[in-house]
Amino acid sequence: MADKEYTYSDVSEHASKKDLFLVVHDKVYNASSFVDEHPGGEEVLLDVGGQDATEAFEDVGHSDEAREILDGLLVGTLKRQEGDPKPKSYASGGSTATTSDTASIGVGLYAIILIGGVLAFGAYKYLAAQQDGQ
Ligand code: HEM
Repeated sequence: MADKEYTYSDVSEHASKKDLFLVVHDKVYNASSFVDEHPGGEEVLLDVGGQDATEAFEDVGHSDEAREILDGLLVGTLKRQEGDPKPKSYASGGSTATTSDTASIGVGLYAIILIGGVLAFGAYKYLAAQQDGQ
């Protein structure tokens, strides 16, 4: 039934190929029948089986057709409980995109700059030491 409520732990019990639930925007979908037909491959669906796939699904930028297929797989809604993993990549209740994607790119960028800086400093020290030795 499409109006059944599942807790996160209910959903996490359906994580095999033949019995594959996933959560997108707090709705619970049974993707078992679709795994073999997914144009993006079965691997990615199995990866998010029994979990919140919102981020993975939205990151790909699925078409309206994909969303219609998703609608057809609906089995219920997610009943959130305290201690559940937070929904990913969208503001709860909000419709606009969050900045979390840009934020994570920013953090990655800082890490690269930092590592680059450390390497450059190391190289500089090394060269300076070599010059001293001559
Ligand atoms: C039950 C949920 C899902 C449905 C119904 C679905 C449906 C589809 C459909 C119909 C397409 C064809 C392109 C389009 O119409 O947008 C597609 C492509 C794709 N999907 Fe999904 N998808 C689901 C979940 C996911 C998840 C969780 C991922 C994880 C990363 C994913 C990754 C992809 C990728 C990478 C493609 C592009 C394949 C290509 O262009 O070669 N999908 N999906």
